[in-house]
Amino acid sequence: MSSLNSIAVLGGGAWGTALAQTAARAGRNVTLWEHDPGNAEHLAAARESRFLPGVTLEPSIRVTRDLAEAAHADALLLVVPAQVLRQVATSLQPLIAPKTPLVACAKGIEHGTHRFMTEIIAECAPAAIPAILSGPSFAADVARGLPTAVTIAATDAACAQALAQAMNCGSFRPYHSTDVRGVELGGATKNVLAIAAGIVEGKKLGASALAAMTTRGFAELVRFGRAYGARIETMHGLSGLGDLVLTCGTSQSRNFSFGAALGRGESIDTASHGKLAEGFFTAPVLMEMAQAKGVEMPISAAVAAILDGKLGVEAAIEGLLTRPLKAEE
Ligand SMILES: NC(=O)C1=CN([C@@H]2O[C@H](COP(=O)(O)OP(=O)(O)OC[C@H]3O[C@@H](n4cnc5c(N)ncnc54)[C@H](OP(=O)(O)O)[C@@H]3O)[C@@H](O)[C@H]2O)C=CC1
Ligand SMILES: O=C(CO)COP(=O)(O)O
Repeated sequence: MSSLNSIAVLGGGAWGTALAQTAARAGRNVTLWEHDPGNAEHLAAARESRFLPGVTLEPSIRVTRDLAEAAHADALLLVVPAQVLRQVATSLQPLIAPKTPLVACAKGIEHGTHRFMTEIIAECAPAAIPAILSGPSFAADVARGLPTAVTIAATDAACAQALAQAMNCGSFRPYHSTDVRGVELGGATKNVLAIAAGIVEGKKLGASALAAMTTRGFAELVRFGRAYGARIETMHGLSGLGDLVLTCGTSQSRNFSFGAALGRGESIDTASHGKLAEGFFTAPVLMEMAQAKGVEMPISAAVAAILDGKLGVEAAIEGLLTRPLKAEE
């Protein structure tokens, strides 16, 4: 694949803004598309996203509300919440040139359809090349140019390499992969486990409990990944273990802080504090998919049951601790 000189980022939220900064620093010609008129105006005038206060947009980034303008780029990053990715991919379909890489940057699985992010792209924009970018990367860190490594996967190895090259700036190091399923599945699953880790923190269960939860959570991620075709090395990599360790260890993660608020006794309705916690949306669909293939995921199941209002936090903890003893695997 020839070099990708221009990049369009669709979504002016925290992650979209950080990735636009990265692409601009990598020397790409960057367009940042934001759908909301007020937010787009603010981005263009103040050169700052309301989702990432204090970060000034690189001067070369062009802000637009015109999807057709953004669609001319050599590659497009879709940086909107997982449950609206279909809507954006569908709108793009008539506007892009054939074989344009469309890179999903959301971490989730679609409700109702059980579709992973690149499956949605393949369905809505069949002429595009679907790809996924995921890994341990807080938008605030990336936007400030702190060192970060992620994985970019596409079935076409040359495309994954070209995307990694295009997004590589001094501080942002993308690895490339052809294990699309492994990369997208790791990012989606770890958000549910980060909520569990947050609950452990909020309930003040201690550092030992947090380590046990993270490790047994990883065992669930691997079991789920095996059932859905992920490669083991991918699950041990940045988008699996790497992102799990990051988001299970700090309240900088919105999923973790959502869980911590639940652990402190806040209600499900207020615990996110208005921020996007993708694990909330992924938990029920993850459980449906685990059940469909007979995958045992007790921690994820407990999170899903808490979020569904079927189980209290104390009862969930009690349930996990009193499960029959078993061999470690
Ligand atoms: N923040 C982070 O550190 C990271 C986030 N991610 C993932 O990136 C994805 C986006 O997260 P993030 O940017 O943080 O979320 P934010 O809440 O910061 O931003 C979401 C963006 O999507 C826009 N949006 C919402 N609905 C639509 C729609 N229907 N059409 C078009 N745009 C829409 C929002 O606009 P508006 O509010 O105006 O509607 C906003 O610009 C998530 O899946 C997340 O898991 C991945 C890695 C790191
Ligand atoms: O995915 C992320 C970092 O890799 C961001 O995590 P949160 O969405 O939990 O903030």
